[in-house]
Amino acid sequence: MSRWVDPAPFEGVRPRLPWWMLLPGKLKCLAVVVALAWLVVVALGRFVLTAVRYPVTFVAPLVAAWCVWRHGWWPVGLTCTGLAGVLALWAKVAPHSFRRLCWYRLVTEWRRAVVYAPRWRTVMRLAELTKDVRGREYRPSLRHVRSEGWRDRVRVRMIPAQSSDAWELRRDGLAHSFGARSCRIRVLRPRVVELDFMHSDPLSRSIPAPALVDVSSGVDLKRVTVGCTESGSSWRIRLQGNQVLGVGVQGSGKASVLWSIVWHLAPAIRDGLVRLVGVDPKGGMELGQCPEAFDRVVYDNGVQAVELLEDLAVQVKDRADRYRGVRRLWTRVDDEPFTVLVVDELADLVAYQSDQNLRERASRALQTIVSQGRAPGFCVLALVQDPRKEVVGFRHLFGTRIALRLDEPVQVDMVLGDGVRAKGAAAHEIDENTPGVAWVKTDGRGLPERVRAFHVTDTDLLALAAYLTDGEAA
Ligand SMILES: Nc1ncnc2c1ncn2[C@@H]1O[C@H](COP(=O)(O)OP(=O)(O)OP(=O)(O)O)[C@@H](O)[C@H]1O
Repeated sequence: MSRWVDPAPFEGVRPRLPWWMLLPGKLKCLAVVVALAWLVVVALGRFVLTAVRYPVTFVAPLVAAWCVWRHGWWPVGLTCTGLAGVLALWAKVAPHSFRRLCWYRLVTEWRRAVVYAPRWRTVMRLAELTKDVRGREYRPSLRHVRSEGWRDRVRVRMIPAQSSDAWELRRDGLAHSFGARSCRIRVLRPRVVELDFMHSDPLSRSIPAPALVDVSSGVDLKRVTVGCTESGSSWRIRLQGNQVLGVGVQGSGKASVLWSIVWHLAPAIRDGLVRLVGVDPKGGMELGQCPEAFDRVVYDNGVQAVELLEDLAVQVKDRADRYRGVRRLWTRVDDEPFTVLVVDELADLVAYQSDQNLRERASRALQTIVSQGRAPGFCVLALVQDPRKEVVGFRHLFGTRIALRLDEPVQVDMVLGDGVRAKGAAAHEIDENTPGVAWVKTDGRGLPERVRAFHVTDTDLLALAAYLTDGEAA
């Protein structure tokens, strides 16, 4: 039996209707209503978001337009003029609070609207911080922006499976893209990072030493003020229960860190509560500028210096023996002074010393003081130019490490810890014209801080010497 064959089969493409065309009419009407309601909700959400992000530049014109519509031009014009007068007066009388509460708010809105929002998508794509998966683009979202004049803090929500390393690798590119001098990355919480875009350096001007405190009760050994931080607050170092290492090339301002500490301690030194002991292997070029501050000081790296260190190491052990079972930490009520050992060029003692025997003795004594001196009230303030392990093998024993201007990028991680350079702590990029500027890392605290020590001039040192001998602040 022969089968029937279609003589002219249909070869056209069957029209394919979208699925919703097949829905019943009532359901389509309902869908239109729901879609319209959704659009209204989205538009309202956008409106509220814009009002929150741009409270001044978005809400103020709206209110002004409404007032003009209701009451005419005159009242609005008068109110605006009055407001401008009040703001001008505020700026004159209290410029600091005006900048913080009013001006920076305007700058924030301006920079968000003009710099970050319009360029965000393009920069994210070109920097390869977005991901396309099955036709959908995942893009980091721009969150809170806050301008502080010298820097903009931009909060970002990363896309899933992204880490802060991806952002650290693109720091330079991001800075150039948003017209900033540099960029630093900070992880705030899971999936949220903050980018600091720096526009100027608030530490570019030197900071004069403050007036000498005249009472030793004003000296807190846990909070010794050494200078200012980038954000304008005081830079404080803990001396009690801590050891401090300062590293920087020649002329980076190591001496200013040293003298700023001595400056703050002056009343306590005068009253015998703090005792300074110094070793200056450079022949007294540095510590010899104010020998009045020191109880004992040696100006070379020979036998005398080593014996001084060994003597202190013995004192550390002796005090520790006496404190055992009595107290855990040195306190101010003890009749023994808190001792600060200042070593101006550590490498000359423990690395460049030609006599091997002296070198080993110095190294052993110093390590004893650094590792055991915290509880019995001994603090070492060591300054060095070269932070390599061969030079300072025990740098990890210092709780506070200060990186002044350094020569090479690898030295930054040596001083401050692995990975901090990638986050923006660029001590090797500190300007030659800003001695005293440094990055500081204290154990147990988060990221390093950028700071500048006070500029203690030769005249200040003369005043300091007079104060320590005569007992009166000039
Ligand atoms: N905090 C500071 N603010 C402004 N100028 C400073 C500051 N610290 C140092 N200077 C200036 O920088 C120059 C070098 O400073 P300093 O002698 O402290 O450097 P250093 O690192 O101790 O150098 P070296 O290793 O040769 O002893 C000096 O002329 C000093 O006046």
